[in-house]
Amino acid sequence: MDNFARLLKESWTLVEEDRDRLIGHFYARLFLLDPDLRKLFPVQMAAQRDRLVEAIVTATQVVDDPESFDEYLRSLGRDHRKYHAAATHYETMGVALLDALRSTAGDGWNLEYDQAWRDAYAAISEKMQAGAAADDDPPFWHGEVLTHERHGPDTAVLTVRALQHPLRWKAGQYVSIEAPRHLPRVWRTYSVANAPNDDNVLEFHIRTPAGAGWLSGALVRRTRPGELLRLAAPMGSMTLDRESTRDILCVAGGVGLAPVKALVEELTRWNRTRWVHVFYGARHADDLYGLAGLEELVAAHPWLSVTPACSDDPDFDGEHGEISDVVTRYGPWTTHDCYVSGSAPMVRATLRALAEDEVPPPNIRYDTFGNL
Ligand SMILES: NC(=O)C1=CN([C@@H]2O[C@H](COP(=O)(O)OP(=O)(O)OC[C@H]3O[C@@H](n4cnc5c(N)ncnc54)[C@H](O)[C@@H]3O)[C@@H](O)[C@H]2O)C=CC1
Repeated sequence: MDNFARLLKESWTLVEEDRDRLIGHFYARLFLLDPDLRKLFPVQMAAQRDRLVEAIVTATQVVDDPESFDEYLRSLGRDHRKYHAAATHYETMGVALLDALRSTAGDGWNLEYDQAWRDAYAAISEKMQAGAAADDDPPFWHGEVLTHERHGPDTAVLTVRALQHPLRWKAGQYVSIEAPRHLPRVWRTYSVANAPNDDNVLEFHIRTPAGAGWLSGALVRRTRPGELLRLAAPMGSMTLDRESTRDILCVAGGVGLAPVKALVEELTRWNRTRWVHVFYGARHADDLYGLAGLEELVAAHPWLSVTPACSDDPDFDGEHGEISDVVTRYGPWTTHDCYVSGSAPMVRATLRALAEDEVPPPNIRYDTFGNL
């Protein structure tokens, strides 16, 4: 690790345990420096607070990897056009961030750390602004909900038509969504569950246990066909490598099926030679809402196979156990391109299993929206 990355990671440990104070200080300073910025954030700041910390943790994690850092930040800049973020906003945020870091870290902070964060922030905001400036798309799309299907109390599958302008995404990517009618200015990321198409129609799989996830709750329980949502620029690197000739392993936990379904749909358009195996895990058989759709694809494509598994359902007629353990039982996966999608603990466990199989890291793709 070079010195710059070391300084960022080392200094982050001084504030990591004190995130609430860091975030509180950041927003207090930000709105004092520019009271107009308050209008860009949701009325209920509780829904917003940890977004900043997630973004910072992600940026410090990828700083060692210039290529993904670059693309991640450019797409984040495109995505931030939905907030109408201007150059002066980036500057003000930088001042507030440095101030919050200094005061939260206290005596452990030093000039070297200060300079490393200034440089990192300058690089981050320059790349984000370059990404935004190079984007010809609208800052966000209005999208009309076409269909809304409930699967049990906590899960919904929605289709949304992006209006006014083509929305180009790659299979495996995600977009952020706002439901202005229910929660203005609260945006959350969701993977697109279908392959790109000329109809501008995007499918989303959303799950929220009762009481959790404000926007997901509104999208599952209150959204109806005909309602207007907003969608922002596609992001994410969990996309297919068309040059590769390796067979493909996909591991999906719960609604983590969404990007995997998009990847498989995309493969149906051109794949003839690569074997594709999907492991699809849920807690109970009733939660396997996407299994029937996958089985239809299996029937039509000889290169595709699917193994469903349940972790908490002794009566399930199939594989039992955490999906990462099931994947291990069928391995090794050393020569495959691997795609992993699900909750952060599920992704972590699956990455460990693949590391034990000595799958080369460049052959593994996953997006956890900064939550690993
Ligand atoms: N691109 C992505 O990575 C996407 C991720 N997601 C995330 O996927 C998650 C899905 O949640 P739910 O539908 O509630 O599914 P869930 O959390 O009920 O997942 C059940 C499946 O995950 C596995 N799992 C859970 N914890 C595990 C652990 N510690 N180790 C190994 N396996 C584990 C179980 O074995 C089971 O197969 C959400 O957190 C959502 O944010 C959703 C869409 C896309």
